[in-house]
Amino acid sequence: MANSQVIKVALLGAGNVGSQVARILTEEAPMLSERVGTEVELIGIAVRDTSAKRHYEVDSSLYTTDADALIDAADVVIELTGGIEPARTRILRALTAGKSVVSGNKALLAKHGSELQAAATKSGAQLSYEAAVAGAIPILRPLRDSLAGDTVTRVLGIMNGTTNYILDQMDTTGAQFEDALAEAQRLGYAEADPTADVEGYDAASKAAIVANLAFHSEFTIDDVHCEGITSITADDVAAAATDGYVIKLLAICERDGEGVNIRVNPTLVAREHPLASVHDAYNAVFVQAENAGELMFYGPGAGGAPTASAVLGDFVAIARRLVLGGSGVPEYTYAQLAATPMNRVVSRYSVGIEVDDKLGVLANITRIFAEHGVSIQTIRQTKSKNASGEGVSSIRIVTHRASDENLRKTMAVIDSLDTVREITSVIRVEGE
Ligand SMILES: NC(=O)C1=CN([C@@H]2O[C@H](COP(=O)(O)OP(=O)(O)OC[C@H]3O[C@@H](n4cnc5c(N)ncnc54)[C@H](O)[C@@H]3O)[C@@H](O)[C@H]2O)C=CC1
Ligand SMILES: N[C@@H](CC=O)C(=O)O
Ligand code: NA
Repeated sequence: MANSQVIKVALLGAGNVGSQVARILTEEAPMLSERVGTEVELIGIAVRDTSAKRHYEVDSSLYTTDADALIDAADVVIELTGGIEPARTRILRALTAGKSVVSGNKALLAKHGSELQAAATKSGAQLSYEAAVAGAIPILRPLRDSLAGDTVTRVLGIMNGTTNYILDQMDTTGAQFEDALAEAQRLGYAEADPTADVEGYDAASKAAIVANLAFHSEFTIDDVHCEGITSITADDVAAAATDGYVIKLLAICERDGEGVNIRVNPTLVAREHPLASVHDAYNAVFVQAENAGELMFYGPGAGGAPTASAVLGDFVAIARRLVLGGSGVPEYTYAQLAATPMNRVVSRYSVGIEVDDKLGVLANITRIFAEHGVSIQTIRQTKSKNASGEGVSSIRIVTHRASDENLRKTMAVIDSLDTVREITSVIRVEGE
C-alpha cells in the first residue's frame, strides 16, 4: 500500500447488522485496506450497554457509550442503530464535520433524507445507504449511477424480507402468521419493532427512498400510500392459490402524468410471474427505464451478513474517494415531482364477498360493478352452510383494470346491501 493515511471507522450499533459489519471490519481488515488503498481501522463501536452479549464479539475495549466522542475521532461513521433519534442528530454531527456516513436506516432516510443530504452536500461529505433498500441487493447505486443517463418510468418489487418470509411460509407450509413472524424475528430479518414490517411502513420508507433516486425528487414516507399484510388471512392465501396466484407485498413507484404514484400494498401475483418465485426473505425489484427497458434485481433482502455486505460496499467506495481526494456526489433532485393521489391509480382487483345464498343476489352484485364502470374478468361462487344451517355463498370476483376510486365506490354500495354479510377481502392484482 503506497498510502500511509489511516481511515478511522466509527460503528454505531452492534445488533444484527452492526455485529456483522464489526466482524467483516475485524476479520477482513487487510483485504479491505488493500481495496481502499490505505489502512482501514475500526476505532470503536457505540453501544447502549458495553457488557451486553453480541452476535460477534470484538475486543471489549472497542465498545463505548460515548457515541459523540467516537464520531469526532473518526473519518467515516457507520450508523446501524435504527430509529429517528439519536441517529439523526449523530449523523448530522458527522456530516456537518465533513465526515462521510454509511447508514441502513430507511426509517430515518425516508423522513429526514433531504436534511441529511443537504448537510452532506454542504460539507462535501458523502452519505450512502445501499443497505437501506432491499438489503444486499445493489439497487440504489444502479439507480443513482448506472441509470443516471436514462429515464426511469417505473420501479416495482418486493422490498421487505420479513413480510415476504411470512407470506411465503403461509403459502408453502400453511404456517400461521404469528409463527412465521416470530421466526423472521429470530432470523434477524425484522425491524426492532416488527410493526414497521407487517404494517408496510418499512417497505413504504424504501419506496420513498427509491422514488427519490429514480425520479430525482424529494419524497418522504408521507407521500406513500401504505397497506400492510396484517389483514391477510390464511383464507386469502388459500383462495389466491386456488385461482393460480400468490400474495406478495409490493412496493410500486411509477410516473403518473406530471407526478409519481408511490404505494405499498398486498398484491396477487400470478404463479408464473417471476415475483411469485421470490421465496423466504429474498427481495426482487424490477426497474423500467426508457432506453434500458426492464431490469430485474434479485437477492437477499434482509439479514445481518447480507446487509453488512451492502454497508461495506458503501464504506469501501467512500474510503476510496477519501484516498483519491474529492468531495462526495450530491443527489440531484432537480425534477421536484409531486406524489399523485391513489384515486387515479388503475389496477385489477380480487374481491371476496360473503352473501346470502338467495336467488338474484349474484346478479345484483354484478349489476353494481357494471354501474360503476368496473368490468368483471372472472367470477367464482362456492356454497356452504353456516353454523345455524343457513345457506351462505362465497363469491370471488377478479376485475379488469379499474380506478381505485371506482372500485371503492362499488364496494361501498355492495357493503350496504342487506344480502351481503361481509366483504372478506379486496386485494390488487398485478399485471394486465
Ligand atoms: N436486519 C436487517 O435485515 C436490516 C436492517 N436494516 C437497518 O439497519 C439498522 C440496524 O438493524 P438491525 O441490526 O437489524 O437492528 P438491531 O435492533 O438488531 O440492532 C440495533 C442495535 O443498535 C443498538 N442501539 C439502538 N439505539 C442505540 C443508541 N442510541 N446508541 C447505541 N446503540 C443503540 C441496539 O441496542 C441494537 O443493539 C436499522 O436501521 C435497520 O432498519 C437495513 C437492512 C436490513
Ligand atoms: N426488516 C427489513 C430489514 C431489511 O431492510 C425487512 O424485513 O426487509
Ligand atoms: Na441494497
